[in-house]
Amino acid sequence: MHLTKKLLMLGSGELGKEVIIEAQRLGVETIAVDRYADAPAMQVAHRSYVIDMLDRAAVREIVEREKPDLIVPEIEAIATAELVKLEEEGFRVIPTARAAQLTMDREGIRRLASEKLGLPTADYRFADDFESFGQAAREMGFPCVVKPLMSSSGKGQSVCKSEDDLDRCWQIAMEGGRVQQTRVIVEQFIRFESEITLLTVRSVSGTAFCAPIGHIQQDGDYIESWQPHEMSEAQLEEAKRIAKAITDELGGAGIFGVELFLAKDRVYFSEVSPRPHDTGLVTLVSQDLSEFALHARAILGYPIPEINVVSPGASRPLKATSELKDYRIDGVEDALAVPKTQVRVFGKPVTKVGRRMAVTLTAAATVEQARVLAKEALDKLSIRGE
Ligand SMILES: Nc1ncnc2c1ncn2[C@@H]1O[C@H](COP(=O)(O)OP(=O)(O)OP(=O)(O)O)[C@@H](O)[C@H]1O
Ligand SMILES: NCC(=O)N[C@@H]1O[C@H](COP(=O)([O-])[O-])[C@@H](O)[C@H]1O
Ligand SMILES: [Mg+2]
Repeated sequence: MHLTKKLLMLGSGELGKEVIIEAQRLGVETIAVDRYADAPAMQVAHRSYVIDMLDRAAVREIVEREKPDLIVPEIEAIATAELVKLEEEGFRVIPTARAAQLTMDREGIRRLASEKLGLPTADYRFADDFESFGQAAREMGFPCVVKPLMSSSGKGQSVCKSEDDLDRCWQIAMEGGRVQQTRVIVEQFIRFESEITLLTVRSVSGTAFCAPIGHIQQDGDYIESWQPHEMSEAQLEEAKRIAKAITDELGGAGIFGVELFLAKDRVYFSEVSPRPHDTGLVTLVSQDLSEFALHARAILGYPIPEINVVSPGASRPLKATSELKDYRIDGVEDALAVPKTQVRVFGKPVTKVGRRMAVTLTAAATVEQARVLAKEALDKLSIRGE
């Protein structure tokens, strides 16, 4: 069979793995790239490469060798300046090289959302050294949230509770960033009632929104998500307005995870991923087209006539609590004995503290039921060193 298009994915985690499966289902040749071998998406792609994705020359070399039709970023930490050049030379970057570049660093996307588009966000300051960090924190007031400019899944993030906490938070930020840099963002702490991801897809069929996904985060990383999240019509309209504004500005085709905080009288924009979102793993069981199927369709230029929630659903990630070079996941059989529930094991080669290794997915009659069953299944799973 002659495969129609060639897709090069930069980043090969659990989210990319599902996109590659969906692209292959549509007859696409797939190449997975990441900073380590045997990454989840590499296990299903046609070919793979291990490179330092922050190294411009390394990214260019792979692109020139493979000449893909689509370059699909799967994580933030990529040499996006090189993607900008490659795009200028005629390569297609998803959704656009500018979107990848702006969302890779918190300053780019925050200034765009707040200062250019006027979207409501938490108040914020940037700081380059410990002294200006202290100043910024005092201006934001305590508690405030500190994050490295380039990080994800909560790495390097902390809530700074008081003046005495400044040292600790600065250290966490310096150690947790993806790249060596000292600049941080200090945000006002928002006392939201709930938070959601509004998956927004831009395709030849226009812009479409998935039903809102509610989630709970711990230490900046998600520990539970569900769909649909109950919210007022007015809140949903405001959420869509914000999601439309930011995704229109970023442009291109594909799915975006727009993260929003819901307070009593206000919806705040937090950040946006120009790619599938971890909390959206629930759509593997709750929608007819998962966020991964939607991404694949959108970037390949195929229509998305409609998106349906087929059942309320919930997801629970299994996170490692220690570092293991060789490990196994026990309890899959017991987890699968829980009704209406599925398990996805990602197949990451090693564990690290806090690393997401698998997920339970439940589709049930109500969100409440789905959340209970997904938790029940998660409790059956455990990670054991070999
Ligand atoms: N200003 C804030 N006020 C209150 N809570 C916050 C604030 N900023 C972040 N949080 C909490 O921390 C979580 C993670 O923050 P954020 O999304 O910025 O981190 P991240 O590292 O980009 O995570 P991911 O890559 O998983 O999206 C949020 O979902 C929210 O629960
Ligand atoms: N919040 C972003 C997110 O969930 N990204 C997902 O996690 C992978 C990295 O996991 P790792 O750090 O365990 O290698 C990424 O490749 C992506 O699939
Ligand atoms: Mg986030």
